[in-house]
Amino acid sequence: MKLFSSVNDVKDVPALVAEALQLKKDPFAFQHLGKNKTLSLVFLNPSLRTRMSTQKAGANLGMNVIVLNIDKEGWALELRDGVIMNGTTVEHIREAAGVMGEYSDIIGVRSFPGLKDRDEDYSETIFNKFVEFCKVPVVSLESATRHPLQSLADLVTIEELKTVSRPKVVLTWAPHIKPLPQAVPNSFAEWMCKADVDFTIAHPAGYGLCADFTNSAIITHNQDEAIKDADFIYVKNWSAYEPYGAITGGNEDWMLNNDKLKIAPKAKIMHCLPVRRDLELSSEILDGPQSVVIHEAGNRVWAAQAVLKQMLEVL
Ligand SMILES: NCCC[C@H](NC(=O)CCC(=O)O)C(=O)O
Ligand SMILES: NC(=O)OP(=O)(O)O
Repeated sequence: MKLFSSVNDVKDVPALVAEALQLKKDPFAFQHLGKNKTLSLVFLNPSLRTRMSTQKAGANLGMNVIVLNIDKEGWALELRDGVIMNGTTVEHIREAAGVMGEYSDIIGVRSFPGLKDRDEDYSETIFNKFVEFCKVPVVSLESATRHPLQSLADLVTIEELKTVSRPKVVLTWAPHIKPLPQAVPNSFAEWMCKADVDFTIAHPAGYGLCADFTNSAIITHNQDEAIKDADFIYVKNWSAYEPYGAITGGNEDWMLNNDKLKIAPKAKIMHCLPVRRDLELSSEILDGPQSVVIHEAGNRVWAAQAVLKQMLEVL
């Protein structure tokens, strides 16, 4: 694999999931692959899980890992072409990414959307510029429209914890106080549409995701109907796709609690984290027996390691 930006970059999804689960059993079996190879993780936005799990995945494969929080520690980056740089930006992405490529065998990039200009976000301008200018294999650490390492870890978690061969998986919108990206739900939907699951998305009116990511999903505005007898419930807030980045109040009753879960007694509750307690998801669920959010975050290591291994194999 030379690029990991979406599920479409994966030749064989079940094989990648199986590889992640195998690495979980034997984490250090491929240390020779990463010997004398450098992984650079570049963050334009905050991170806990992606940073630590991908760093650990690289180390498990014997790689040297460099982390650069470029938003805080780097020179202010210019992303636009054709501008005279007489303002606050100091270094153009063309030089910055090109230089990082000189120091790295694989680069990971995190770049959130601005949530102002939909065309710009959905054309993945920043992520694609890194890919173009660094000239080495690139892994998305969450871009404007997708979070594929998260979705792979989610699929690994479902595969590991399912008790029926084709589980019912529900993505449900949750309340929040500020506009959040669509990257996590887009990506989760895109991966679930390719998996052997029965997949439903529930959200209030006005929060429909871009249809490119949700093609075979059942979509409803009725949360109760959606979660009934679910095997997995994936909780996530996102802002509107149309009008882009908008949020509307009045949907606070979409937060799951134990009372709502009475109709889904077997459901395992997932969330990519970070989660705002008692705003997006109730503490009683997070602290209760149905939550698998910590286990899910643990699987981020094996997802990242499976992807890095496939990249190292073709370096
Ligand atoms: N990487 C996981 C999710 C990142 C981001 N969440 C956030 O920005 C949460 C911010 C807050 O709760 O203030 C998102 O939803 O895409
Ligand atoms: N889920 C996730 O990507 O977490 P971080 O933003 O902390 O990396």
